[in-house]
Amino acid sequence: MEIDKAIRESNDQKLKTKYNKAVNVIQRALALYPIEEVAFSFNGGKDSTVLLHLLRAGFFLHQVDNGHSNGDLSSYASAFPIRTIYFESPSAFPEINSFTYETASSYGVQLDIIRQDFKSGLEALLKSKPTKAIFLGVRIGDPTAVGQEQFSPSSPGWPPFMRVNPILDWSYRDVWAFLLTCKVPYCSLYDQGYTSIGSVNDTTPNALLCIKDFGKEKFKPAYMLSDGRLERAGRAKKLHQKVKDGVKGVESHQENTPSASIIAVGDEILSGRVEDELRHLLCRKLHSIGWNVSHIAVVSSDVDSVAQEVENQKSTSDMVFLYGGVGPLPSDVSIAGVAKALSVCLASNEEFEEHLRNLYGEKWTGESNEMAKLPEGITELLLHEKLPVPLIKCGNIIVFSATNVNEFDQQWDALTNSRLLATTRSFVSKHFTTSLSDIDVAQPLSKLCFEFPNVNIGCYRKSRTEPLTITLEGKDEKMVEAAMEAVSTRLSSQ
Ligand SMILES: Cc1cc2nc3c(=O)[nH]c(=O)nc-3n(C[C@H](O)[C@H](O)[C@H](O)COP(=O)(O)O)c2cc1C
Ligand SMILES: Nc1ncnc2c1ncn2[C@@H]1O[C@H](COP(=O)(O)OP(=O)(O)OP(=O)(O)O)[C@@H](O)[C@H]1O
Ligand SMILES: [Mg+2]
Repeated sequence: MEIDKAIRESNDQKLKTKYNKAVNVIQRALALYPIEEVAFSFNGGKDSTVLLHLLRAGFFLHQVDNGHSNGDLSSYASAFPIRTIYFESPSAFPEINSFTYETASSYGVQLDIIRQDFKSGLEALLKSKPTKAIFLGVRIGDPTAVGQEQFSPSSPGWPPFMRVNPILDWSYRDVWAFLLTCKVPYCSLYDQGYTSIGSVNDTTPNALLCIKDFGKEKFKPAYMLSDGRLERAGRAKKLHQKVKDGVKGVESHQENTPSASIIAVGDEILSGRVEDELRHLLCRKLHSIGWNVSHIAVVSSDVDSVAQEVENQKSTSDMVFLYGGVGPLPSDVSIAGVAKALSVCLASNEEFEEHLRNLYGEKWTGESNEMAKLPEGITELLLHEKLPVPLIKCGNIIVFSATNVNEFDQQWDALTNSRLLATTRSFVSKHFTTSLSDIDVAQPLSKLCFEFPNVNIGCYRKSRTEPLTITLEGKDEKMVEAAMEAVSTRLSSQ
């Protein structure tokens, strides 16, 4: 069997160990469940491609173990014996669809195409064909892997079946080592810089693989991504889609304007002992790249306060920026708060530990240090040559460790270089001063707000005796100019 042979002949001990363990899980599943009641969930992605070949090898070895001679298996070479389901969606990449179909035909895979969402599709499947166990290419680090083991019953509220995850403990490196060692075909998108593939609405090539070739942007193949923890960096939801889907309930006055929430953590800020300079700076920086800050909060240094605020904001903003409460002190609870909000454990992160060791030298107290613990399975480290310690990103939460303006500037530069923040059209701002009273301007301005919904019209004055400044801001320059013209005409007639 060519897969088994390729692995046995390879010198990659780590891969061999992972392979043996995965095949063992497959053999256990095949011993536990009748093969007619087992299914494989295949979607043309790299992880499920690995699993397809592991299942081929696992089935072969299972047959050999059960006393079938190699001769009996000749027909198996052209027919894959496990029922295979593919949830086809209109938003799948065409390359994924064609790879899935081509692979099915090359390896004799009987594809059951399901054109429903996962839950309803599985409900229908279980009704039509008894299915006790489903093989999935889920790996630790996938958001959906949290809390799963190699054999995990489906979640409460889902139809009942056993999820079998033979490659749960495989790293990104293991996946590529396997595909390249076995020389099996994989979807062409992975050679174009895609490192993890969702739908056309939420997946772009991974910016960390981008290279400039004579000024033109190109992407290296997925197997060249050195830090596997960043494999999902190309899977931010595309902003315009998010606004259309209404996935996030963000009331932004601009279309295509990403929204940000800022959370500062610190009892010193709440007591007024320390001035929060970073908030002002962060607002300015976000505004300068066309983002809308929709919420700012200061919370006290306790895990539950941080967790509650992060939980509230992570689903209402495109990105949550958090600072304060990061470090080794008892009051440094921000990372634990983020983990709690995301329902994951804190676990030692070797790479982060290495950076801390370099930073603290002899003062570093070793592996048990709580500071090296980060939210498990969902943390991405954003490295930058100017940063002694990488920035931490967990889902749509970015944690700054800066304690002053200079450190913050550096961390911001690293973040913008990482290209994780969408830069959209910048705001066009105009202002207008008037000595009219607030009562005079109130009604005309309210009307103008309705007439120009895409222009944010605001007012402020430095003191009650100084003129009123009216601000107009938007992304459509012509619209802002028209609003400005309308303001000046309406107010001059007052
Ligand atoms: C065969 C199959 C079984 C699944 N079972 C569960 C489940 O038991 N519980 C659950 O929350 N999600 C389940 N899901 C949904 C996945 O966890 C996840 O949402 C889906 O694979 C999309 O992942 P992505 O966002 O990384 O593309 C299942 C999906 C598939 C294809
Ligand atoms: N549309 C789908 N149809 C069938 N199975 C799916 C589908 N989407 C996800 N799965 C199952 O969930 C597993 C995990 O999905 P995930 O997107 O993390 O991995 P992948 O698609 O194999 O690779 P990649 O991480 O590169 O996208 C897949 O390996 C597959 O078993
Ligand atoms: Mg995928």
